[in-house]
Amino acid sequence: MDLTKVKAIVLDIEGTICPISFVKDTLFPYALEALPKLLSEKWDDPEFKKYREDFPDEAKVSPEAFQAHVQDITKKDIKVAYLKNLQGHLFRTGYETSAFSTPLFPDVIPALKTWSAHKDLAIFSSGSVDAQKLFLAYVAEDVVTDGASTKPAPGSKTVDLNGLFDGRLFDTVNAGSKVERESYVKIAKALKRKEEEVLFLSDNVNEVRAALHAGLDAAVVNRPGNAPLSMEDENDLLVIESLDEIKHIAELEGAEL
Ligand SMILES: CSCCC(=O)C(=O)COP(=O)(O)O
Repeated sequence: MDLTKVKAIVLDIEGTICPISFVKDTLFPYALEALPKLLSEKWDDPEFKKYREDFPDEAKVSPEAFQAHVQDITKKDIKVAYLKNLQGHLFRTGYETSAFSTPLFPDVIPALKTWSAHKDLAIFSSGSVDAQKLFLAYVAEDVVTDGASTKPAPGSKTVDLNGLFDGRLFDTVNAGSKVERESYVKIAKALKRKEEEVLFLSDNVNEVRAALHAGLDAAVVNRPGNAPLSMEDENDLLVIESLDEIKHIAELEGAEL
C-alpha cells in the first residue's frame, strides 16, 4: 500500500463501515414488511410503476407474484439494481419515522471526518444511490458495541454525513458490477483521479481483487460478523480490522490522511 499517493478513498458499506446484521436483520426485513402496504395502495401509481417496470415479467403479473419475487431474491441476497432501487424507496419511511438509524462501526465517523480534510470520500455499494443518501443522512451519533454487534445507542441523535461525500456515490447502475475491474476504472475517472490515487476498502475479497486489478490501492476490512477469510485471501491481500489501521499505515509512510 502506498498512501502517499492516495487522493480519494472509496468505501463499501455492508461489512465495511456498518455491520452486515444492520442490512440483513434491520433494513431488508423492514423493506419486506413495508411492501404489502405499498403494493395494495400504489400498484398502479406512476411513482411505484417506475420501480415495478424494471422487474421481470413474471413478477409483474400481480401484487402477490411481486411480493413473492421480492421475498425470494431478498432471502437469496441477490444484488440486482431493480431490487436495490425498490429497497431504497422502502427504507425511506423507516429512516424518516426513526424506526432505525444507521450504526457505523465506532472508528468510522472519526476516520471520515479526518480523511475528508485532505481526501475525496466516496461510496461504492450495491445499495442504490438513493439508499446510500438515506443511509448517510441518518447516522447514529452514538453506538453501543457488544462483541459482534454494533447498534445505535438508545436515544442517540442522528447526524447527516452526506456532506462529507459531496455526491460521490456509486452503485451498480452508475459504475457497474462490484467484481469487475472496469467499474473501478470508471470510478477513478469519475473522481478525476488516476487509478493509483484511489484507495478502495471492502469486506468482499472479490471486490478488493477487482479494484487491485484495475490499479487501485485496496484492502479487505474484516469486521465482527463478516464471513471468515480464506488463508489464501489472508496471505494475498492486506486485511485490516478497523479504519484506524489505515491511519497508522499513513503515519508510517509519512502520508497525510
Ligand atoms: C445503502 S444501504 C443498503 C445496502 C445494501 O442494500 C447492500 O446490498 C449492501 O451492499 P454493499 O455492496 O454495500 O456491501
